[in-house]
Amino acid sequence: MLRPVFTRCAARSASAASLRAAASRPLMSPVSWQATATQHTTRQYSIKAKAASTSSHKDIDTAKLTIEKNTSPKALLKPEELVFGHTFTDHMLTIEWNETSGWHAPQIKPYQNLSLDPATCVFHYAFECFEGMKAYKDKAGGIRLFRPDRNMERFNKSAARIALPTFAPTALIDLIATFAKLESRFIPDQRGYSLYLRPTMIGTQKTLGVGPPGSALLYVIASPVGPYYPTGFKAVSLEATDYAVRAWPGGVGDKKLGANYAPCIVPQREAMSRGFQQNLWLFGEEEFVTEVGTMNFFVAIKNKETGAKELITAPLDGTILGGVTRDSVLSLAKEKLVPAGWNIVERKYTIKELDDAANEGRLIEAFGSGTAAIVSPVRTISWKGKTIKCGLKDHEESGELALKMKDWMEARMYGDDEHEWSYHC
Ligand SMILES: Cc1ncc(COP(=O)(O)O)c(C=O)c1O
Repeated sequence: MLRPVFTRCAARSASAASLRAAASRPLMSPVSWQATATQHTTRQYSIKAKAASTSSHKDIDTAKLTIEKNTSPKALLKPEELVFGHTFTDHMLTIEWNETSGWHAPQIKPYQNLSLDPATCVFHYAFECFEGMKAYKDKAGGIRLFRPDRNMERFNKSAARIALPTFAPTALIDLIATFAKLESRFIPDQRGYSLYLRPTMIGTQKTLGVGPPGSALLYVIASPVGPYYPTGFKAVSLEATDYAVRAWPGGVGDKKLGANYAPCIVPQREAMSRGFQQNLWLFGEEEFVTEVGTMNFFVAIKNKETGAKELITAPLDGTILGGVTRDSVLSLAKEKLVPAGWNIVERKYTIKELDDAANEGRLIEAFGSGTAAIVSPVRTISWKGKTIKCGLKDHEESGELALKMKDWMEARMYGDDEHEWSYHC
């Protein structure tokens, strides 16, 4: 019993030591980011590899799950009263971890407050990462998760990057499936409704020294949600943000860390104050298009030289979050659009290219992709005082592609199109 624990601790402290060494290196100069980007990418990979090599010794043991039922179940809201992330189910899943004994027995217990010492490291140094995923009810009343393996993979990468423990993905998927099934009464039967699941991990060490947390808490809460667009798509207008960046090469923009989100609120609020629903993040002097608010971004254009239709999205170069929906859009596009003559392209592209395409009548449509909305059609992008029209006629709320993507995706989420992406709970 003890041996794996010692092995794990040794490997963990190696990883912690390399993080401490990295932290004491001088900051790179702002003008040299291109030259140093590769080094940073390499360093991220080595952090990942070390974290993964420790995970087999501290797996979560699903057989040790205990369930304490809530004796005061909540009254259900009417489906139309559900507001994203405002109400929660009866229970939560929690799993504690510490560096001497690894992952403790998982517990499902009544939804409740956490009690944490004010010195707890999550409050001071942002040791927090999370996931966003959904459980769907199929026609037979069965509960399904959508591509949970992808969320677990991303969760582990986020955790490893901030020196939090990793875990066996299949174990957490099993536990989340049990939890989602227990809460199934909260999911209305109608299409468009689902249970939003929020796996979260925080460092819980109660000391102010900056270092790898010796203890952590993984918990999962759930919020029933309705369709993002209850009365059908509503195309959004974006403002391109050119005075702030969300992420940079060698940074952590590709990890789902809470610390990535708070700094995005002011530019988001600025865009809203000028009448735009979301902001579009640009990067660098070239003004590469990266992502939208909390969604990845796709554009469909006609190639200037060949006239071929292309669905384009920014590549996973470390500066954007690798969305599960983004990956699903790309897979579906390869499966269903390539045979119809489309090219599917992951490449860097600039906002100027979009402006040119719009001016030349080549911009077909644009949409964001993410777990909350699945796809979100875009009407216009405001950039340097210009308005880039994204292919919709005034009376249209969505392009053809966004509509098709939503249908294809939902068919797999709700199990009408039985597919390996759908995980039966
Ligand atoms: C910054 C950011 N980009 C993209 C996405 C879309 O990711 P996913 O499709 O996994 O929901 C999200 C949503 O979580 C996000 O927060």
